[in-house]
Amino acid sequence: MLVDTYLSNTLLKTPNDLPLPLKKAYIRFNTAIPSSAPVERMFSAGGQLMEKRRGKMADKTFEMTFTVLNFRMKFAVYVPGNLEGPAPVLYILGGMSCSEQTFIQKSGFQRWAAHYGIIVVSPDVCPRVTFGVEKNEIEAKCLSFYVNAVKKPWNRNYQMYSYINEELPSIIQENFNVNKDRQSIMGHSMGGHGALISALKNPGKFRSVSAFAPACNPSKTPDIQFVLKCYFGDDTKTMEEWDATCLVADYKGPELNILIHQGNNDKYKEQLKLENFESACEKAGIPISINKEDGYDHGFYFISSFMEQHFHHHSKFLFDS
Ligand SMILES: N[C@@H](CCC(=O)N[C@@H](CS)C(=O)NCC(=O)O)C(=O)O
Repeated sequence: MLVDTYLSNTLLKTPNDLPLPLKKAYIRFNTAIPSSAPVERMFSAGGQLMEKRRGKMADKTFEMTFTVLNFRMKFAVYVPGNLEGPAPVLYILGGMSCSEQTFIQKSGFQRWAAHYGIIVVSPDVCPRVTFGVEKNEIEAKCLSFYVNAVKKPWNRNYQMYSYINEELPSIIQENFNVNKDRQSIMGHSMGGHGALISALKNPGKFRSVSAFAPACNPSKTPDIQFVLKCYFGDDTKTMEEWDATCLVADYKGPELNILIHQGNNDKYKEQLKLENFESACEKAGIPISINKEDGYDHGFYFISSFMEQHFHHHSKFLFDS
């Protein structure tokens, strides 16, 4: 199936340079996203100024109905200019109260994606369904946690795990010039959890995984348990099948190549439970690079400060032969 609606592009003035199926779906263009300005000079991972020019960049936003979600979803795709042949792809998953635009607008990843030649896909963080439950926190904060819900009413649309790992990649592979054997995943907070469970539940599917301040152990986090109870009922065993720290013990597969950064001033530190994930990995003999950074909080200044390291990490595995 081809993408059916093309929403916006930061640099295009007309839809004429779109492939035909996307041209038909063109709605409007948007020039208001400052982080997407063309970069003509950039710094290499080692800090050296590079003169190499990758051409113009563009973030494009699409919208279409996804079968597994029974819902119309937006997702943004960033394609660096001057790519030679099919490019590796990095999926980036946002946190609570975010959207497909948050990473695109706030993280500054474009510079590094252009530098390395990586296509980036930034999906929305949950289906924007309203069940009409007043003050429902899941809907209000988009608390999908990137799992597949089994309980009603959530199970009809909240199938984010299948969306991220199956249906969205197949749409990306059909519509963009990506190398499907070279994909990695990254996430922030709730999205960090999504990235970790996606890698842990799909051995070998992602060449590397990285996270900024990931939620690591939601089934043991009182503030998150209420969400999991909505999705899975009171069944602890099912909850644990969707919990990154619990999944570590049974992981069998190739190296996961995990990189994590967390700010020491993160106000959600207690809920993120990085230490539980760290000790589970140690117990299971899974190598992991964890970096706790003084003076950083949970926000996008923290993320943009370490984005270079994350792209450097992914590029090592995405371009490995
Ligand atoms: N007050 C908001 C804060 C949510 C929040 O901090 N979200 C993080 C992800 S967990 C984020 O990145 N928000 C977007 C931003 O900071 O620009 C809420 O509780 O919903």
